[in-house]
Amino acid sequence: MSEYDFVKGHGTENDFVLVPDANGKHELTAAQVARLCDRRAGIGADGVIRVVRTDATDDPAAVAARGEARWFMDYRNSDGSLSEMCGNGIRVFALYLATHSTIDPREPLKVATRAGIRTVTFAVSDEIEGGIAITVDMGTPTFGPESKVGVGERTWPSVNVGMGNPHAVVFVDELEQAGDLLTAPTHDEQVYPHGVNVEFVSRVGERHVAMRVHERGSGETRSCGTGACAAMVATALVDGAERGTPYRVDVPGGTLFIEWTEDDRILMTGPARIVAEGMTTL
Ligand SMILES: N[C@@H](CCC[C@H](N)C(=O)O)C(=O)O
Repeated sequence: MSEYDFVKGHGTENDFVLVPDANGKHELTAAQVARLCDRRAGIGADGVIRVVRTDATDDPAAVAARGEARWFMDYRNSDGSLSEMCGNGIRVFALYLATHSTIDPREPLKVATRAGIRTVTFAVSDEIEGGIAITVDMGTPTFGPESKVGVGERTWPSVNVGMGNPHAVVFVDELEQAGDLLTAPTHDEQVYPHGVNVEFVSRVGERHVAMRVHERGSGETRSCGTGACAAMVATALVDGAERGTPYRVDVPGGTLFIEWTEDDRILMTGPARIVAEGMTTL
């Protein structure tokens, strides 16, 4: 296999291998993604993101976005499966472009994803680890039927929130109640025919929750951006919060700040870091 470049980064410790592929020369197989994500035999990551121009790939989401978005986030979970969207990954993707391409970080960046186009903005901030606040317009949440998820003998009712990808949000008194999350929580296949990301959410204070997540295709991770947005939406509904009320979501890998706007959009703000760059033949 020939050598190609990679970049390693994370957003609140949800970590990714980025494969820069502006010209669409590196279509990745599921097996190759799994090798890259392997934490012992590979580079190690929760997912792989191919950074490709929308006019250099025939993925239907990229094709549909041509003319509006120059770049496509081709996201794969660590088991090689595709996902529509990745909230932490898109911040790392945007940081990579801001530091390695000619995009102007003073301008909003439109990124094509399988969930549609998402807009990313950058700001200097003391409140965000690393000093750069990256805000993503995550679009409008969608809702589905409530159902149960289970871990071992326990089951809980869950709130069904779509953030471009599927989420089941469970409220618990203590995050430990979710157990070791070594295997995927059970879910209703009728409600989530393509699998689901499961968030366990507990209250920390007013407009402040903590969350653990089991990600579809990746297992328990230290953060999930779309999951934090789903958790915020479910909590804001329970609270009867007014639109525009800012929430803080703590995850094992850091903190995300999330707001549900008057015009029904979710804005997520958090950090991104690039930690390594190199070549691989994996
Ligand atoms: N970690 C991501 C979500 C990645 C995709 C997810 N596992 C799925 O299959 O939908 C995030 O930060 O949103």
